[in-house]
Amino acid sequence: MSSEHLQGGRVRGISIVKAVVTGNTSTYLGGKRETDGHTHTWTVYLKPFKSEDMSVYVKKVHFKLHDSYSQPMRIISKPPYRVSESGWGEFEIMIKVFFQDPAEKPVTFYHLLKLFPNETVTVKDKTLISEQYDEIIFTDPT
Ligand SMILES: O=C(Nc1ccc(C(=O)N2CC(c3nccs3)C2)s1)[C@@H]1CCCN1
Repeated sequence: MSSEHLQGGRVRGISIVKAVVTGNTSTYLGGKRETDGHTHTWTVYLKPFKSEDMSVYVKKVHFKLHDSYSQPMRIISKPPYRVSESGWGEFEIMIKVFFQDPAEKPVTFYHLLKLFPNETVTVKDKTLISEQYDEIIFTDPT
């Protein structure tokens, strides 16, 4: 069946689904750090569900941390799309994905930073892992 070409060079009836994972790891420092009272180091990330070079379709990723962090808007323009920090608590991190194709609007995910074990996280070799499966769907792509 032939596909229909739309305004702006888009192709109707075609969808491209990119499976991704948003998540964080965290490691307990063993107590409160003397200098700043931080208790954990952590890394928040966006990664492909299956190994691929996301930069083929991702231009950059914005990670918006809590405003108490210096320069809370962290911009990562090449893989791996991750931000490593330290702290003492859990808060929501906005993850905004910008695409190479200027016709594609950015997509925003929200990740609740997890530092403390609960029934939704995995712990491996003293490292907590909290991940969420997501999909980026390109409808009628160019
Ligand atoms: O914890 C929470 N919010 C947090 C916001 C920021 C946190 C953190 O860890 N920070 C390290 C510290 C820094 N100050 C300067 C540079 S870094 C700021 S924790 C909420 C409150 C109740 C439940 N969750």
